[in-house]
Amino acid sequence: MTQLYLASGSPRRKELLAQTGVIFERIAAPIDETPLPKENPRDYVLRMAVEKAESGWQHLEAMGLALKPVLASDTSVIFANEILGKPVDAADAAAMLRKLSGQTHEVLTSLALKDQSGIETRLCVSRVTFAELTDAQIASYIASGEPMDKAGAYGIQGLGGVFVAHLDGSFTGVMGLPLHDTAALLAKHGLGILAD
Ligand SMILES: Cc1cn([C@H]2C[C@H](O)[C@@H](COP(=O)(O)OP(=O)(O)OP(=O)(O)O)O2)c(=O)[nH]c1=O
Repeated sequence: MTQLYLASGSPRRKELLAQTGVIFERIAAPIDETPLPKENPRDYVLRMAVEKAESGWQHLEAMGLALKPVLASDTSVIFANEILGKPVDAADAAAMLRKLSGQTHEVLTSLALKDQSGIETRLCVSRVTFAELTDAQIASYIASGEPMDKAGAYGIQGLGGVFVAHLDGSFTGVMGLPLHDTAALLAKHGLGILAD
C-alpha cells in the first residue's frame, strides 16, 4: 500500500526514491518556478519545494485520494549568487556550461514533506568543481541532449559526470534527491527506511 506521494515529474527523483524501497506514487504538482525579485537562492529552492508539496497536497484532496505524506524537492545550481535552472535552449545551456567551466559551484537541493501535521523542510548543499571545458566539449555535450532538462545544464549521473573533478557533498543531492536527508525526514514522520 502506498506510504507516500512524490510530487514530482522528475525521472531522477522517481529512480532515487525507489532505491529506498519506500512504496510511493507520483502525483502532479504544477507551480510557477520564477524566482522573486532579489530572492536569495536558498530561500528560492526551499520555497519551490514547499510550493510543490502544497500543490501536490491540494491535488490529493481534489482527487479524493488518501491523505498520505507528500514529498517534494527542488534542485538549483548556484554560481556567483546566480540561480541556474534548466536551460531554455542550446545557447543557454552553452552559456551555463561556460560559466561552470574550471570553477566551483553550489548545488542546492531542497526537500519538503507535507502531512496533516504541517510541512517540514531540509536543504542539502553540495559543492561541485568542474574541470576546464573546451568549446568543442561543450558543443558535443549539448549535442548528446543530456543538458536540456537539468539544472545547470548537466547531469552528474550521466555523461556530465566526466566534467566533475571534485564533489564535496551528496551525489544523490546533486542528482535531485538527497537520500540521506530524505531518509531522516521520512523517519521523523514514521516512514523508517532501515531498522534502527
Ligand atoms: C545538477 C543536476 C540536476 N539534475 C536534474 C534533477 C532535476 O530533475 C532537475 C532540476 O529541476 P527541478 O525543477 O528541481 O525538478 P524537475 O522540474 O525536473 O522535477 P519536479 O519539479 O517535477 O520534481 O535537474 C540532474 O539530473 N543531475 C544533475 O547533476
